[in-house]
Amino acid sequence: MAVEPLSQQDIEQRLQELPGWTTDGVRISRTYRFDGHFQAAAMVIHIAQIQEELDHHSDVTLGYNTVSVSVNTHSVGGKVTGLDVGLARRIEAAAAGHGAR
Ligand SMILES: C[C@H](O)[C@H](O)[C@H]1CNC2=NC(N)=NC(=O)C2=N1
Repeated sequence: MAVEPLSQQDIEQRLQELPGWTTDGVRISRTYRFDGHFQAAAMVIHIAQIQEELDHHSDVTLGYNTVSVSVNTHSVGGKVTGLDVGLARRIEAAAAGHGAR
């Protein structure tokens, strides 16, 4: 089935189940905070592993004790699709195990 952009209403509805994730209408984003730099870096590696598995890739920024994730779907011209929400769900599930807050 073709990947279709989600409406703003659809995005907001799906983000209700992803606390901390926000949208500007063309991407979904979240910043996680960790106990230190190494914990944050380990999370980046875990995100990379998930992204390769899903073949869907976010922009990830590593700070001192933060990891910021932002994603949309390039193949539909940079809009939010179910692929982005699916990736966010997987990242959320992984983040808990890294002590993210
Ligand atoms: C060929 C490969 O499947 C595509 O380039 C994938 C890779 N990762 C991707 N990631 C994102 N965010 N959007 C895409 O459209 C996309 N396409």
